[in-house]
Amino acid sequence: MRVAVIGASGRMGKNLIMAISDMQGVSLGAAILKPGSSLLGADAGEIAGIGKLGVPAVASLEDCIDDFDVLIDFTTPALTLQNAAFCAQYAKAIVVGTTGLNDDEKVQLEGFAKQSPVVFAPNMSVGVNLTLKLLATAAEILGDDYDVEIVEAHHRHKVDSPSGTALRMGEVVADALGRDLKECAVYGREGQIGPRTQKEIGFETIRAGDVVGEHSVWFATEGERIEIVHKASSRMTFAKGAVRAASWLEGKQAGMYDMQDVLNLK
Ligand SMILES: NC(=O)C1=CN([C@@H]2O[C@H](COP(=O)(O)OP(=O)(O)OC[C@H]3O[C@@H](n4cnc5c(N)ncnc54)[C@H](OP(=O)(O)O)[C@@H]3O)[C@@H](O)[C@H]2O)C=CC1
Ligand SMILES: O=C(O)C1=N[C@H](C(=O)O)C[C@H](O)C1
Repeated sequence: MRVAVIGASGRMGKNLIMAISDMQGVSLGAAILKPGSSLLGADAGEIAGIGKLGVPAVASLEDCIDDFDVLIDFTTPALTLQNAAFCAQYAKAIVVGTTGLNDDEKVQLEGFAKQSPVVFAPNMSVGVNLTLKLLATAAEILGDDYDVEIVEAHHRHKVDSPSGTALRMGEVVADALGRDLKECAVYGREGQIGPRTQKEIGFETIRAGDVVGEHSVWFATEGERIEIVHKASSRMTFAKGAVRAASWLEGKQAGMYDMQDVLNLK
């Protein structure tokens, strides 16, 4: 399976190149950078700091259309949609890790998935996808007597909030409790807010330093609190999951998939 990485010089892009070079059954077919990047033409392996791989970085998907079977995209919502459109048009699979897509952008992505296979997940780590299962079970057992709060922390460079992982965690808990997250979510609190309502799900965001990605879900009631916590210590955990998803897509029919499909957790 030949894999292309777009945003190849990014925090995730470099880890993806490393993960591809470490994994059996996949090879780096192409590395794509922003047009005008000073790194255009540089060897992708050297961009990632792992030595030459013989894959020069190019400025567009068109420049490498015959060099890959699946694209891995950890970039921005607008670019991701352009890339998904390209993959739909040219029968390429795509793994989307990008977060911060709004509802309309997610609908557009689902439209492209009608033409080519897409894995879309806000967190590609095995640990978070296991945590999602734990959260559903905890919510089903604990029910409405436990107040739910979700705290997430990331590095100072992250541009979207709350994290896609936190939102997914909120969706899983809300679904398990028979709630609509759009109705019960509370994003940040300040001023004379009054007592919390029983069914609200609160989100708190921390942006500081070099935190890779930490999520804590509180289930709190009179007398006790259960916290389910996931802490990532390296972006390699996300990269390995993404490359596993890329390999999993080989031979798949068009459609929208997530990491629960890739990890057989459904
Ligand atoms: N699903 C998951 O498991 C994870 C998801 N993410 C998500 O992935 C996304 C990226 O995160 P991160 O890697 O930290 O961000 P970075 O900003 O480090 O990487 C994004 C990359 O995209 C590049 N880029 C932007 N525009 C273009 C373009 N037009 N053509 C080619 N490349 C372009 C940027 O280039 P330049 O630097 O030149 O601007 C940059 O290298 C975020 O949405 C984040 O939330 C992150 C980790 C895990
Ligand atoms: O931006 C990041 O770094 C991360 N973003 C993802 C998210 O928004 O959930 C996944 C991970 O937590 C790292």
